[in-house]
Amino acid sequence: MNFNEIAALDKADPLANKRDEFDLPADTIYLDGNSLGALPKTVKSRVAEVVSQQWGCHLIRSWNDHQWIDLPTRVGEKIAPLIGAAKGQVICCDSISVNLFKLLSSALSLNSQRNMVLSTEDNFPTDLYMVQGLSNLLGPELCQLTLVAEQDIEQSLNDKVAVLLLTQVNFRTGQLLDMQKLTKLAHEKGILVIWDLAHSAGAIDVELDKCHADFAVGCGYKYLNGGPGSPAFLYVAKRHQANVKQPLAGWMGHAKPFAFDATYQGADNINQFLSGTPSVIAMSALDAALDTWQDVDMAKVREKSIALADVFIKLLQAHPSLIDLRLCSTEDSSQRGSQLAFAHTDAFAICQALIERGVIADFRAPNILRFGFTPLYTSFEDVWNAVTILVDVVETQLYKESRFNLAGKVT
Ligand SMILES: Cc1ncc(COP(=O)(O)O)c(C=O)c1O
Ligand SMILES: Nc1c(O)cccc1C(=O)C[C@H](N)C(=O)O
Repeated sequence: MNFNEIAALDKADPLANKRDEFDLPADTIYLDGNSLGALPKTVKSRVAEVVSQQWGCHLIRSWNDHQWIDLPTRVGEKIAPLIGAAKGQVICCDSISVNLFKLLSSALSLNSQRNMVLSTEDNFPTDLYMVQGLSNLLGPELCQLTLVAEQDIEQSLNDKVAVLLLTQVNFRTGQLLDMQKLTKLAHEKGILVIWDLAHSAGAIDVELDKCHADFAVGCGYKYLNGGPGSPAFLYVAKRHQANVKQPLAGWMGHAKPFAFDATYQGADNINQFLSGTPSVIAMSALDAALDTWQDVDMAKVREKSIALADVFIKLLQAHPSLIDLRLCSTEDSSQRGSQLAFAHTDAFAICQALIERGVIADFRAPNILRFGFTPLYTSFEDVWNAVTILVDVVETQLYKESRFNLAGKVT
């Protein structure tokens, strides 16, 4: 591929103008939006307004005047269309970890004849830790974690499994699991499914309702660009809402929070999954970030995400000097999320050298160099320039300089 072809791809890109809606440093090629999304310009003004006007001037009146009290529902409803969910099923609150606790417990109680939670050994650790914590609390007779390799999920579905807990896009390899097929197979065996959409929401065209998903969680700080520590969201299919009781019963999930009743009575809708007071400033930032998505077609996002990664692979494979970077993600774009993983013995040092040269990627232990592709603000020219710099870092052996070998840094 030559540069003219790259320029033509940018020219034909229907999402190209979205980049202007983000604040990105001029000297940076940001390929880490799969970990922390970039800053939408609208977030800056919204946060300033929330702090100085809503909080500073209107003080406590803002719970009503600026509808702070409805933020979790409003933000949930803005996320819903991005993940294929009809109204009344998504709410914004807490972190993925905390929301998983609520949903794991809910799903186990719906399927109380069984005790096994089946997940994958390469799942993001917090998902597994939440099951382990719940198992310690409830005892193994009520909750027991079983781990299998991703390729063994199907054959491990049996009548002992109560809940299948899967992350749709693997955080290391980018492997995309087939939500439609696995949900169907699980249901045929009487298993409920919880999907972790951390690496899918805003990256691929998720279809929760179409796949008859039961439960899902996801975060606001990656592809949705809500900022560091942005609140997460959860999805509970309408058909389950009347039959579940989540364990972190808090006053915000009460049917009438301001009745201040001593007895808990959960709301009869998705609001029952709230626990405490929403983090208004952070949730307002996510609310503003979601406005960027309002005119975006997820099918176009997916198309561009695939094209960006495919171009990256093609350019990289054209350089014999990069032969030691072994692609660990599948080359089959239909089975991949929006990121690529490469294994290399010096992955950490290469990542550090790239960052010094303005290409922000990340390292995941033990030896993975990860590149994320965020179609709203990444151009094909970015991909071209990133590969050019990568080639230079490897060919000049810049990464071998001792300053790049500082183990233990968060990347
Ligand atoms: C698949 C997955 N689940 C969960 C998390 C983190 O969850 P939390 O919002 O609790 O930090 C991550 C990464 O941040 C992740 O990649
Ligand atoms: N979520 C993170 C955080 O709060 C701080 C630092 C890094 C992260 C992460 O991106 C972890 C992430 N889920 C991953 O895919 O590696």
